[in-house]
Amino acid sequence: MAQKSPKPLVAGNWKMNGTTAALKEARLLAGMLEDVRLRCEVMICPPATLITSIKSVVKGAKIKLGGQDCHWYAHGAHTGDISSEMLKDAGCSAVIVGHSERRADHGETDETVRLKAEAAYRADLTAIICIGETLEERKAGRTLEVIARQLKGSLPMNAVPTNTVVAYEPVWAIGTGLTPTVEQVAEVHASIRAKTDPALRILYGGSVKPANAVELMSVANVNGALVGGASLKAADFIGIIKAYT
Ligand SMILES: O=C(CO)COP(=O)(O)O
Repeated sequence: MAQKSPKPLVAGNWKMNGTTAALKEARLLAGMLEDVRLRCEVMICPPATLITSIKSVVKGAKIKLGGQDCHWYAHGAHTGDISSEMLKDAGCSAVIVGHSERRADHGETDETVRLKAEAAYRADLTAIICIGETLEERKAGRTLEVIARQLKGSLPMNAVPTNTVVAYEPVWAIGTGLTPTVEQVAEVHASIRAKTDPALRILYGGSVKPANAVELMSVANVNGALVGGASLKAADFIGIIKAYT
């Protein structure tokens, strides 16, 4: 029997953007979602300072909340860090781990990303695990090798829990307006699918916009999007979500 494909997820990663003024975008999005028949889950991953206020603003709307990072310990002397338990307590159902910006700026390795994913499961959160090659790696023809190495190192060593999402984000496509061709996306997603459970969602991220969402989301084994810049304005984000209506 053919395997049913997992329900898509469109998640907005606000990164380090948004003060209380941005609550109006969450409110607007909640209103817009009332008028669409959704075939995907919708999530906002705001800065931690906004999680609880967005939670109350979108009350009743089908918008999930996610964190952008977590520590692997539950609590302790780790100034500036947030644990998965704290994100859960604030109302999150997921957390992004291993985003390339954190791998580059905070020295995260596959090993620390895996520890963070395990911390997410410990708190009953979905772990959205990011992987992706740099431009140099793509140009050197090493994309699939890099993806395989990151997958092996960043996902849990034994059984991978079903509340795992893999996000393929080519580093060179993030915030640049550049996207891989549909053939390139298909090739990488097929390689990830071959190494993961068919029930796991594999998101594409990197310069997803309303104008390219339908094309990218139609690629085989693409089960949603992780959206940066275009998730900040409800009018843009809904244009991407509507790829699934
Ligand atoms: O990094 C991303 C999402 O995590 C993608 O960012 P952009 O959509 O701004 O390219």
